[in-house]
Amino acid sequence: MQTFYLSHQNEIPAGFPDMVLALGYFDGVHIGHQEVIRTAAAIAAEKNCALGVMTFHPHPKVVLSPDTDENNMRYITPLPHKEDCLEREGPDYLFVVQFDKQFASQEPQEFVDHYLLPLQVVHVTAGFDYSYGRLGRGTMETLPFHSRGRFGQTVVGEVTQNGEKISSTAVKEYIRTGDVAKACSLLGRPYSIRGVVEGGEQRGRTIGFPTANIEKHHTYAVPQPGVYSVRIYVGGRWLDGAASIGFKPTFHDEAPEDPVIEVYIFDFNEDIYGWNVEVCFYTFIRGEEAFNSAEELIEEMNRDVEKARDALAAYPDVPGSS
Ligand SMILES: Cc1cc2nc3c(=O)[nH]c(=O)nc-3n(C[C@H](O)[C@H](O)[C@H](O)COP(=O)(O)O)c2cc1C
Ligand SMILES: Nc1ncnc2c1ncn2[C@@H]1O[C@H](COP(=O)(O)OP(=O)(O)O)[C@@H](O)[C@H]1O
Repeated sequence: MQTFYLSHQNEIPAGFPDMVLALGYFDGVHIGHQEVIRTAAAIAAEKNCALGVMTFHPHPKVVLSPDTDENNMRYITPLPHKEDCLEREGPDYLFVVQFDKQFASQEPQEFVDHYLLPLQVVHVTAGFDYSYGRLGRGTMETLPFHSRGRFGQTVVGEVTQNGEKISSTAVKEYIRTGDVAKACSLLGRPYSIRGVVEGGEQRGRTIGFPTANIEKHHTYAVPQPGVYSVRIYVGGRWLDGAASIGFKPTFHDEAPEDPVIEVYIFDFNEDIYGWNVEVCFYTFIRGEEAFNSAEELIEEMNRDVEKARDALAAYPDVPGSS
């Protein structure tokens, strides 16, 4: 896959082969997004064309909503993670379009003329609710008008699971409420957070549960405080563990601004400070509690580990490599 970062300031590259293009924001690259890309892939194979995916960054909210900026925006897949998930769908080309004020204010016709036609697009696929151009005025209904017969289109209808619409909003809501198992079924893979292991309060080792703390500077949506069964990708392998997300009320009276994400890795004893890891969340085990003593916490942690081991046994497949 070749990736191109496009913006209004830069000339759109030329010289592409005929291309079928899947269009969308694709936060999470969930099952519905996968359907949009797979539909494009099938058409590309039929027409013997290249397969492209076009996505946008940052999220329009960052540009259009006064209360949101890139620091407090939360993604299911921040851009580098989204790029990797999209790559797994096997496109030849990925176009990441800079979503800024200028991009947001262009007329729908300009988007088609400036971003789609120069890329040799012969067909596009998008979800039924995809919109483009100023105030989202361009829709899949208006696209045939703006494309003026220069390319065809396939609209992918609502993808549902047990009657429920699969959407990035739904996935985010499941993450927010800690229902990571449900998020997993809509994503088609476990929800995961990547980051660097950083130092914590160095208490873990003293209570028999060292925990790898994931750096806090990220834009991932964080599951609600509690204990989760997880797999963590460390140094080329996936290892089972139990994660705690929260403020450690057993040891702190005041909650800091951001919760800590930490993972106790089973049957493991290595120094991994500074390592890049990915944590996949499988099931919610319990909410975070303030215990009366470290001993009570330790007893509960032992039960958590048993529960996490049992829960992970139901997921024998390790995730695709990080
Ligand atoms: C499986 C697990 C469950 C935990 N549950 C709680 C909890 O309910 N309440 C709490 O205050 N801390 C909880 N913690 C966090 C511990 O307090 C924390 O790991 C310990 O204080 C070590 O922190 P450190 O890594 O910063 O040294 C949990 C940690 C793990 C690994
Ligand atoms: N089983 C394990 N699970 C997680 N981290 C471990 C484990 N064994 C050793 N470590 C190492 O110990 C560190 C955590 O120890 P801990 O006492 O909790 O310190 P800190 O508070 O700095 O995280 C991890 O970052 C990792 O480098």
